[in-house]
Amino acid sequence: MLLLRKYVEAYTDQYKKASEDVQAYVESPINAYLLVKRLTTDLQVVQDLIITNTESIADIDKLKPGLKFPSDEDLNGAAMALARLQDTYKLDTSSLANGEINGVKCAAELTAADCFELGRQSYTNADHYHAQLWMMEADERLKREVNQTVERSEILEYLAFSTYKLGDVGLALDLTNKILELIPTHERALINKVYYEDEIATRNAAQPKGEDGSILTSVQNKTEDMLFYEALCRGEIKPSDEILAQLKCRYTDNGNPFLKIAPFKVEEAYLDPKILIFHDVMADNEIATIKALARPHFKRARVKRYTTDALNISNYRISKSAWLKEIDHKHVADVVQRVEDMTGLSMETAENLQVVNYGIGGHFWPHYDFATKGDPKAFNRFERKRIATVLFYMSDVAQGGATVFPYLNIAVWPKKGTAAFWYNLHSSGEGDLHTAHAACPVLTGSKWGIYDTK
Ligand SMILES: O=C(O)CCC(=O)C(=O)O
Ligand SMILES: [Fe+2]
Repeated sequence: MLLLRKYVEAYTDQYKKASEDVQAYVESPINAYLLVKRLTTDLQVVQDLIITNTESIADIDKLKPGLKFPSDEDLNGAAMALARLQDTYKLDTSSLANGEINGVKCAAELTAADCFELGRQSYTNADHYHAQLWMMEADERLKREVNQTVERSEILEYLAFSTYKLGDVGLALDLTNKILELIPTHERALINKVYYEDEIATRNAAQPKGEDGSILTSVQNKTEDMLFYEALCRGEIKPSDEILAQLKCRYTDNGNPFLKIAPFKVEEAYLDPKILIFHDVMADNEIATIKALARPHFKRARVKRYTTDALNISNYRISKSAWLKEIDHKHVADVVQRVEDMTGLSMETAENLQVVNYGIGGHFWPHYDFATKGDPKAFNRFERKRIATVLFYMSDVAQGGATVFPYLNIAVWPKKGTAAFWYNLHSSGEGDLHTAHAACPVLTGSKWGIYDTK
C-alpha cells in the first residue's frame, strides 16, 4: 500500500512536470521521449503525444483521468521515433542525451537510466545498432552520476549482446569479462563467456548475426535507397544545374478572368513530371479555421493493405488526419475553389480535404498517390486513379519535415501558406513512376498540411 502511494505521488509530480514541459516538448524529440516516459497512458495517447503532438496544455489535461504508467509499447514507439530521427538527421547520441539538437540546447538531459531504456527498447526491436549507441551512452553517463540510476552490469549485458550481434565478438567478450569483474557469479555472463570464446576459437567471428526478421533500423542494414532518401531529407541533394537553369517563376491566371486581378505566384520545382509551388495561397485566418475544425476529429492515419483491404496503423505513415467537407465552413469551400482555380481541374472527383498533422518523429515513407500495378484494386472501378495532388502547408516546420521526391532529387520545404501541386499520371493515364514522394520526419516543431488528390 505504501509502495502504491509512493508511486502515485511520484507520478503526480511527474505529471505536473510534464505539463510544464509541454512547450519544450513541442520543441524537441528528447523532451517528447521524456514526456512519454512520464505520462503515457496507452498507445493511442503516445501517438497523440509524441508522434503527432497536440500542441496545447489543454490536450494534455484531457489525458489526466486515464493516466497509467508507461507501457513497454509506449516506450518502444518513442524509441523508434527517436532512432528514425537520429539516423535521418545524423544526430549524435551524446548531444541528444545532453538535450542538444544541432548544437542548440532544447531539452533536459537524459539520465543513464533513460539512455538504458532507449537502448533496451532498440534491443527489443532487434535494432542492435541503436541499442549499442544508447548502452554506450548509458555507461558514460553512469560514470558521472552520483546517485546511480541503473546497474552497470545490466548496461554491460545489453551492450555485450548488441556488440556481438553487430559482429564484434572480441569486444563482446571484453564486455562480458567486465560484468564478471563486477559480479563473478553472474550466470548469464558465465555462459556467454564460454560461447564467445568458442566463437573466437572457431574463427567464426566475422559474420554479423541477427537476421530474425524484425525491423531493421541499423545503419548497417540500410539500402542505398534509404540512405539517399535520408540525405535528401537533410537537404544535402539537389537536381543538376542544367535542370535548375530551366526552372522559372511566374504569375498565372490559368485563363480565368477572375484571376486577372489577383494571379497566382507560381514557382516551378520540376518540369517533367511537373511540380509547381504556389506561394501565398492560404490566408492566416483560413489556416486557423481549418486547424480548429480538424483538431477534434484527428485520428491516427491508416494505410490500406491491398492484400487484406484492411486499414492498418503502420510505422511507415505516422501522422494524424481529419477530413473536412465544403459544407463544414466557408473557408473550407474557399480552399476547395482555390484548388480548382490553381489546377484548372474540376473538384467533382476529388476526395474531401484531408487535414494532416505530423508531430515530432512523424513521417510518411516514399510512396505513390496512385494505385500501383501490384495492387489488384488499381483495376477496380471504384478505385479512382489520382490525376494530381495538391498539398497546402499550414505551418513552417522548425527542423525536418520536407516533402521529397527521391527520383527527382528535390525537397520542398514546408512554408506556411504555400502549396505544392503535381501530376501523378502521364497524359496517357499511366502512373508516372517518377512521382514517388515522401514526408521526411519532423525533427522539431509540428507540420500541418491539407492534402487533396483528384
Ligand atoms: O506531407 C507531405 O509532405 C506529403 C504527404 C503525402 O504524400 C500524402 O499524404 O500522401
Ligand atoms: Fe502522397
